Amino acid sequence: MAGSCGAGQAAARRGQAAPGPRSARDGAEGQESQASGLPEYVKIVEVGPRDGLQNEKVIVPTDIKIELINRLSKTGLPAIEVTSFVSSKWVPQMADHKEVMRGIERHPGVQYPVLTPNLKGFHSAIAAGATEVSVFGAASESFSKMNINCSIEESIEKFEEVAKSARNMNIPVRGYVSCALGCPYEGDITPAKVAEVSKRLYSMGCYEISLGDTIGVGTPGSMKRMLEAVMKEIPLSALAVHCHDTYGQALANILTAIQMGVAVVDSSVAGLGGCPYAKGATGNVATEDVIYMLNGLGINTGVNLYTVMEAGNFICTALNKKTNSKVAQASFNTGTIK
Ligand SMILES: CC(C)(COP(=O)([O-])OP(=O)([O-])OC[C@H]1O[C@@H](n2cnc3c(N)ncnc32)[C@H](O)[C@@H]1OP(=O)([O-])[O-])[C@@H](O)C(=O)NCCC(=O)NCCSC(=O)C[C@@](C)(O)CC(=O)[O-]
Repeated sequence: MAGSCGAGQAAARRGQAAPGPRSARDGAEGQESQASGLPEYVKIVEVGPRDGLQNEKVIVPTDIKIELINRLSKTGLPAIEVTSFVSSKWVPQMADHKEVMRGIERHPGVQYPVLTPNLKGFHSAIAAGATEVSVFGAASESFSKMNINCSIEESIEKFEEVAKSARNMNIPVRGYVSCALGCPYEGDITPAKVAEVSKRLYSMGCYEISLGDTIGVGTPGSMKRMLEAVMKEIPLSALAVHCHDTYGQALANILTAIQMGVAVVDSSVAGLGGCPYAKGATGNVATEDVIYMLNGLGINTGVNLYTVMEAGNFICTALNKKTNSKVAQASFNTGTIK
């Protein structure tokens, strides 16, 4: 198994500031988390503006997307995935990527990654001002073909081109592996296949591998088996989990990953989202629910839960839909979180 590294070291590797000061309440819980072997700090990567809004039936107006990202930037979130530079014929919801990139206010210390499947997307993203990109592969051949119209092997070639150009420009690249716990077309995916694709992305220079339970079918058991296989190939400090909540297992799966030492979690404000090429998949785990759980474990995220709930309320009002966050539903009903 690859050696683990503490959250502080992981944060330093990613060029972030050390986790900030805590309130008295957080401090006491922090001691508890240290004692229990959990990470002291978990980095939350907010994917709502991309993974969330790409799956909305209506095209969300650009100014609403920009306002959502600007609100999220003020919450303490360290990374917000903003948009994707993919074909507007394939994903029309992300066609305004350039306008979104140009319209947002960037806060110091916040990363604003964007998805780029190939060199064309990479060059467009850089021209629009992107300073970090993500390539997105899959551990399933069928999903790869449906999602990005090429085999896993062909996708790796395209990602290598992106990684090479990015390296020359000093642009960090994150790598996704979709279908890490199951595929909408092939069913079960072996942990060995997930480990193999993850290793190839890591070897080409991706600084972090986000393991996606694209259709939310995983359980703590399958998460553990998959992570055990991937951790043999990749340092724990370079792993993230990306859980959809279709079967209501996302928080349990994330807790399992954190207990195994993973210290980066992707989530989506108000639990927005899904994947256009994974029919029936619901949104990502809600950012609000992840923060609430981590706060309860005494794990620092540096994120203000209430302001994330306000951002969630903003986008749900704009979309005229109910939040998927259980925490937001409960606290707005009872007024418990301020
Ligand atoms: C990957 C492509 C672009 C290949 O698309 P393709 O059709 O195979 O590409 P092509 O090279 O044959 O080109 C066809 C056309 O697309 C254009 N094209 C080519 N590349 C680009 C680009 N980058 N941006 C804009 N346009 C592009 C290209 O210029 C050409 O335009 P035309 O001559 O027909 O007018 C296409 O399949 C695509 O856009 N797929 C959508 C992928 C996507 O966004 N999926 C959802 C995100 S993944 C996800 O949600 C999972 C994740 C990450 O969240 C993790 C998880 O939950 O598991």
